[in-house]
Amino acid sequence: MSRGNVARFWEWGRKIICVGRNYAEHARELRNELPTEPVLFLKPPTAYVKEGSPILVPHYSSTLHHEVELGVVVGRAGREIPQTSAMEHVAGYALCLDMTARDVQEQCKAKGLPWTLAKAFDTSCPVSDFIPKERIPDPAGVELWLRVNSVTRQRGSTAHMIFSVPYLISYISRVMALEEGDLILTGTPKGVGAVHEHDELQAGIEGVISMTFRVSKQAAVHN
Ligand SMILES: O=C(O)/C=C/C(=O)CC(=O)C(=O)O
Ligand SMILES: [Mg+2]
Repeated sequence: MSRGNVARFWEWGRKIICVGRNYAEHARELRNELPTEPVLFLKPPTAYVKEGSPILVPHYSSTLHHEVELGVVVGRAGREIPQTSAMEHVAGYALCLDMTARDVQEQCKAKGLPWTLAKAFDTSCPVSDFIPKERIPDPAGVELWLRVNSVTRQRGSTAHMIFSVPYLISYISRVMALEEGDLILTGTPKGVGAVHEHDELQAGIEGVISMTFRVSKQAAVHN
């Protein structure tokens, strides 16, 4: 069966590969050391949510944080991709949120456990429409912003990424094969913080795209 156009990448069921601690000021605000190589984790495709549907606070978390990020949509599969040809594998971009159950993440970190519960729950990856590659000539020259209830919380330039988009594509493709329709979240600038039920989140890439989401609570889960 044809998967259709990669511009609807969120319908493809492909990997969401996330990079953490890729901005020095964000690493510092969470009292983390600067990474010497990219910190990677995954979200499942069930994490996707589009405008018009709510972001859900997981029933097991009381501190859901926003993280605005530039997403890179993979347009050509590859393994062991050199940095010099990495951009040939990019179809385009998306504005993304890496919603994070921060309280659960802190517990996982304290116990030395993976971050799956904190990062991979349903609706943990709100995404914008696809942004064709030509609309962002330089992924290191993008201004990201996020407002909660009209108050600016995050504003930062991708110029401050520790590891560039070509470096990340090359690095990730030496760990796992990249496939058409995969999405790479490139990390968040400083200013992450909590959101609550009924809050309105607006996020944007300056001059390119913006999106709006509401926050709801996940229904209680009974055994
Ligand atoms: O190590 C921590 O305390 C938190 C790390 C993150 O949540 C990493 C990211 O997702 C990010 O920097 O964007
Ligand atoms: Mg993140």
